[in-house]
Formats: sequence, C-alpha cells, structure tokens
Amino acid sequence: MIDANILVIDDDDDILLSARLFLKQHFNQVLTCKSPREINVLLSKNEVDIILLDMNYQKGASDGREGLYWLEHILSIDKDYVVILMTAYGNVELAVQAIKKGATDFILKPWENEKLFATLSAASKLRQSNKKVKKLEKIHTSMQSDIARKFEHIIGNDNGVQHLQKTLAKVAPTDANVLILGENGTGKQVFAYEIHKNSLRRKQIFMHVDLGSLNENLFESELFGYVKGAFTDAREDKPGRFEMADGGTIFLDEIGNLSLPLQAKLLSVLQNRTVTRLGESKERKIDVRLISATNMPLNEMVAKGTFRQDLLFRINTVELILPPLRERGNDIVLLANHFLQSFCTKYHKTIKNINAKAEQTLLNYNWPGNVRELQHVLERAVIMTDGMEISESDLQLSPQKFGNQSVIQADMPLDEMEKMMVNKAIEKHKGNISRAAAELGLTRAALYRRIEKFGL
Ligand SMILES: Nc1ncnc2c1ncn2[C@@H]1O[C@H](COP(=O)(O)OP(=O)(O)OP(=O)(O)O)[C@@H](O)[C@H]1O
Repeated sequence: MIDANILVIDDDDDILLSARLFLKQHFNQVLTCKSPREINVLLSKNEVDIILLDMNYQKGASDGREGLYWLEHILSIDKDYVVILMTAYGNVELAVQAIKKGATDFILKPWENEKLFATLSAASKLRQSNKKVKKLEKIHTSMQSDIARKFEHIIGNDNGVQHLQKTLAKVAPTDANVLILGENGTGKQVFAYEIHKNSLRRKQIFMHVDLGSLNENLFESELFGYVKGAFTDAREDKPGRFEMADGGTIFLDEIGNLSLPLQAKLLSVLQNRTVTRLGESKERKIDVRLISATNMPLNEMVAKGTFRQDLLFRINTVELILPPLRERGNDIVLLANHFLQSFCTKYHKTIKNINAKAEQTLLNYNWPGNVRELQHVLERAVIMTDGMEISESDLQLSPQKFGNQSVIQADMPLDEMEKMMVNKAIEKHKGNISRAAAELGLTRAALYRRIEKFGL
C-alpha cells in the first residue's frame, strides 16, 4: 500500500468507478468527483497528494482547454500539488502544453492498469520528496535561528541541579510531555533544549513558541496557520508553528499566561493531535513532542479556576522544577566564572578572577532575576572593570535586593538572614503560606522546607 491520497476528477461515472476499484487496492485513500467545480471544497477538506484530472468536461469537447484551466486553478491553490492529466485523445501538443503549465505527467484513456499504477507510484515518490524538501527547508530556517540563539549547556554541580540532570537523561529519549516550572531566568529554555538535544527527535526542529507574546488574535494564526483569504492580511497560505514542528519538539513557553478560551483551543489540538488552519476545515495530523514551561504556580491556578486541570494533566506527564539561583549555593560562583570567561572572550579582555569579597557578595545576593540576572551582572562587570579581577564594586548590585536592609547587618550569617526574612514574610501575611512564598519568590514547597529547617 502506497501512502498517498489520490483525487480523481472525471465526468464519466464508469471511469470514476473503475479508477476507484483499482486504485483502492494500492493507495491509502481514493476520492472521486464528477465536476472540477468541487475542487475547492474537496481540497480544503482533505489532505490530497495526487490529482488525476480529466481534460474535457463539456459534451463533445475535445480540445482539453477546460483541463488546462483547472490545472492552473489547482496549482494556484498550492503549487506543490502533483497533477496528472488524462484524455481520450492522444494529443501530444496538448500534453506538452499541460506539462509546461506545471502538470507532472499525462495519461491516455482508456488506460492500462499497470501503466496507471506506474505513473501514480512515480508521482507519489515525487510528492514525498517535495514534502521532504519543504520540511528540510523549514528545519534549516529554524536551525539558523537556533544557531543565532546560541544555546548554553546546563552548568551546575548543586545537588538539586544534578538530580534534575539525571531526570532529564531518563525522560529525554521518551516522547513524554514535560512541564518545566521555575522563576524567570532559572534556565527553563536551556533545559527544554537539552531535552530535545537528547531525544530521538534531535535532528528535527526545536520550535520555541512564546505564548506570552501572542494575543487572542494572533494565537490561532501563529499556532495553527491560515489559508489565503482567511482574513484581510492573509495573502498566502501559511503553516502554523505546530505544523512546522511536525516530527520535532514544540516548546510552549509561558503557558501559564494563556486565557481560558485559548487553553481550550490548545487542549483540543493536543487531544486530537490535529490542527486546522484558519479559513479551512481540513484537519492536518501533527506529530510533536511537547515541552511546556511557566513561572506561574499552575497547581494553584487550577485550584482558583484560572488554569484548566485537564490541560495541566495533558502537559505534565513529567514535571521538572528548577530551583531559584539563590538556592543553588556554590553554583552561583561556578556560573559567575563561566560567564566571566565567555564575556572576556566576547569583549577581548583579560580578567583573571572574581575576588573573594565579590564572590561573597554574589553568594549573599537574592537574585530575583536568577541566572539571567547573574549573566547581565557579569557582562556589565567585565565591560566596566579596568583591573585584572572583578571586585565587589564592579558588580553594582542593588542593596535593596540583599533582603531587609533595615535589620540585616552586613556581617550576619546567611542562615540567620534567611530565617529572619522567612519569619517576617509569614508575619506580614498572617500565616498565609502562598502569599508569603510569593513575596519571597519561593514555591510553597520550598517555603515549607525552610519553616521546618528553622523550626518556625
Ligand atoms: N544552568 C545553566 N547553565 C548555563 N547557563 C544558564 C543556565 N541556566 C540559565 N542559563 C542562562 O541564563 C539565561 C536565562 O535562561 P533561560 O532563558 O533558559 O531562562 P528561563 O527560565 O527560560 O527564563 P524566562 O522565564 O524569563 O523565559 C540564558 O542566557 C541561559 O543561557
């Protein structure tokens, strides 16, 4: 059985019947219709690979003009359709004209079944390779932007990060849906890409979609695509991100920002594994591995009714919770040195190290912007410093973000400082753990761990 869908258009019922009976034995799907006027509807509802098109429809017509007209029409819908013309009149000139206009081949009626099969199987090979080329072009474009994005490797020796790396290694080669949770800048995108790089889909597309930047109007056209004329600016057919990611991984970033109506639309695509472009009713199958990420507390949102539970179940087969940078201990110094090296290379500077006092400052800081903030701090420090080492003043860290300065003294041990902040936040929010955790930039679980640790 050849994996191709054939549409046969002929005004003669006997021809349609014999084509259907014969071709059904060899091809995936065979559709037939009597009038080329039905072409638009049929092509918008079905995934068709090859069109077998009669040249004459009006009674007594034999010049093939109608066939040429409909050939052009089909190719104007999508120039990649493979069209094979058929006629009872062995007119070579007409055949040449049709091929010039974009037909793939020509067959004479009455046909011999073997000849018809040979022509159609060659055509389906052509169609497959056209599809492959298109897909490769898409992958090429996406890889170009990947290269421009320049992904980092995951750096981290902290227990939490090491544990996550082990989970990642187990999950990556499966097709399981992964949800990555963590504050801004904790490396959710880095982890998502690492999963893709270690998956069986590594040679296919990694499609990053920032859902936070898509408003209600753009959501469907970006994600599901559209056909020419679907709306005023739709000048040509455009596949959506899901279709482009077919065969690869789609990374839905900021999934917690979706409104409830958009969550419903996304859920239906994930359940059916098909997308329908705006302006058409045809369903297109998609095969994607899904990774989602957010800095929002999805479980709490489910409890409040602002995030659909069924959508959460669909996306969180495996959950990775990235710890904030302030909880990663010495990884702060490890990452800082890594960024020091890379910015020294970028700015052609020779800076040997970060001095001890500056290191301690980095360790004491709260890092509300996490690894991204650390990266910026090091970039600025490398640019600004004139010496051979990074000192505390080069870091230019905002004093407010070391915690409550009015009571915290500079020489206070880190643990005590932390205990005091936790206590204050719980008091301020009258024991409401969620609010206290939100203020501290911690997850509820992380706050409970501290309450236990400090015996509060
Ligand atoms: N473990 C890590 N090792 C090396 N670089 C990292 C690591 N984690 C994060 N980074 C770097 O920090 C920056 C922020 O990371 P990333 O964009 O992945 O964070 P994010 O959690 O997706 O952020 P946001 O929530 O704002 O989208 C990136 O430049 C990334 O390369």
